Amino acid sequence: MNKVLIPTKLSDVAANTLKTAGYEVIQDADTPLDVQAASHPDTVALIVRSEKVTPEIMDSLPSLKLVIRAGAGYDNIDIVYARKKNVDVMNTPGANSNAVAEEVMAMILAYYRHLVQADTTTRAGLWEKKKYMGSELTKKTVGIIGLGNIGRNLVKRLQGFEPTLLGYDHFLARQRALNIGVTPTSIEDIFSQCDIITLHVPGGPSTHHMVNAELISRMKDGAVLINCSRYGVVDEEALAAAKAAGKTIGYLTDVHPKDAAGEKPSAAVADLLLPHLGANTREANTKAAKRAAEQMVAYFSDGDTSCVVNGESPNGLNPAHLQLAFLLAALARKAGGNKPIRRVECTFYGNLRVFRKWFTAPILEGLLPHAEKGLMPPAAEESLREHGIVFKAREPKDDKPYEDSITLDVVMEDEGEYFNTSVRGVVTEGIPMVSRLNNFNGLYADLRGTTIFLHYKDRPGIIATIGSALYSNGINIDNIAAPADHSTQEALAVLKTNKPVSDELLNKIAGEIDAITAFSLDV
Ligand SMILES: NC(=O)c1ccc[n+]([C@@H]2O[C@H](COP(=O)([O-])OP(=O)(O)OC[C@H]3O[C@@H](n4cnc5c(N)ncnc54)[C@H](O)[C@@H]3O)[C@@H](O)[C@H]2O)c1
Ligand SMILES: O=C(O)[C@H](O)COP(=O)(O)O
Repeated sequence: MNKVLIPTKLSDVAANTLKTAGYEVIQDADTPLDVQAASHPDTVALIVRSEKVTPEIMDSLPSLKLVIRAGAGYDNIDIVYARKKNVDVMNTPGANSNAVAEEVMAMILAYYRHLVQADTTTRAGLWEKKKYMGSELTKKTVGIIGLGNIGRNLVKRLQGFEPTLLGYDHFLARQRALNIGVTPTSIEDIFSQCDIITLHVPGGPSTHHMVNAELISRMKDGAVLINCSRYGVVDEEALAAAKAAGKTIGYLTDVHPKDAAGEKPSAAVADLLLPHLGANTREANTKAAKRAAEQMVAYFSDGDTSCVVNGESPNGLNPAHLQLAFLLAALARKAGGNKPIRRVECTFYGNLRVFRKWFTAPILEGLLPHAEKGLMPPAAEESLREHGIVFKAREPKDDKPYEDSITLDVVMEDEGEYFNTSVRGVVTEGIPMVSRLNNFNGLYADLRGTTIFLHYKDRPGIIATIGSALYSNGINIDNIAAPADHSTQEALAVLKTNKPVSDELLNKIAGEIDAITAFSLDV
């Protein structure tokens, strides 16, 4: 029988669901996880909240297959080590987003109306009505950093207060943000313009001190910063220095280096300090518990890995094909002129067909260089959707018996007009090769490194002109292909160079040969 440890305070619904499904469950929120792990080395799965799941814990559980974080942020789990040990890690996306959104509302209103202090002084017999003159949330400008499950939930909760909503999220398409009533804005402008700024990004190295001295210096006097994301996202020393220098800004925080009793580093700088209460509602706890148990059953009974956050590609899929998908997408983006992408259709031929969902992440990364890296297939699909891109994997046609290869058609929009860029590629001798760009067949170009593309009216002497311009600038040509399209009398020169070619030089060459288009790709 599969043994599951739940070393945390979590609704009974998780244990009950799992027991009904035939699992042995040990739930103990009082004994430290390492002690429980030592007593139950045959554990196959863990459900945790903020408890740290370290390499040592994983090493002490040789049968461990799955760790589920009943919640959103999984920075308490060493996901890289878990992958090395072949342990899958999941979270329960969105299960506690309403709880956190409501907590933010409570924090804003409590701070604006001095509720915490007023309760204390009124109980003490004081009457400090004049002192507790408040502010109204209605019609304020609110900036939301991170428009994921919590950020978007918060948008809905705030809307009754008729706010101006500004948002910043690396991975959310402009139109999607506008559709939910948020104006996409740079993080700098959010800090300069907002009355309230609230953080809803994950913790970890990519967001460490994301709110730094420069951003803090932009805040208006009287503005308030809310941190319900993770300790470390705000440079609290910089915040303390700004406050000490006379800046009147509020700081409300729910997050700490450790979820434990004791002194809190934020105490001196925070105007409201909570003990990580964001997800602490009965409703969120029940929802996260139920999701965790259901995800676990689906994982062990049906192999459902859709919520895995540390996955890697399956056996039998050559990583060079993943790299090919990335390169084709990057090429299509550059060849199409970097315009807003509306639709992507791909065909995966030969044996690649069965692995088609694994290509979504490298295609996303090639199309959108700022997109989150290494996403699992469902998250990559969601990210494409969020960027307003329709993504479709077509069935290969029987009359095209290609070997393992990929075709990508990317539709971009420019001032209401739509343009298609079509690319195809294969892996030859382990190297990803682009075989076609639009009508130009037979390229077989290795695009790793720097490659320049010049499309021109075909006539003698062009390659010599390009070669001589590169030579004059000390650039060597490592490889060259120049297929012609006889139907249009046009040709495409594709030159791999030993170093990057500046835009200035490329434009000069394009001018000399009267090119139709010219671009470079550095990957
Ligand atoms: N205080 C609490 O009790 C509590 C509860 C739940 C979650 N959290 C924290 O909140 C975080 C967000 O939760 P969620 O459910 O909304 O997660 P989510 O994954 O749905 O959303 C996170 C969003 O942040 C964006 N993002 C990531 N890095 C970014 C960056 N560098 N710049 C701009 N945007 C970036 C992502 O694109 C995504 O839209 C969690 O990771 C967790 O750390 C805290
Ligand atoms: O990331 C999360 O889900 C929150 O930080 C909640 O943490 P908790 O489950 O320990 O309350």
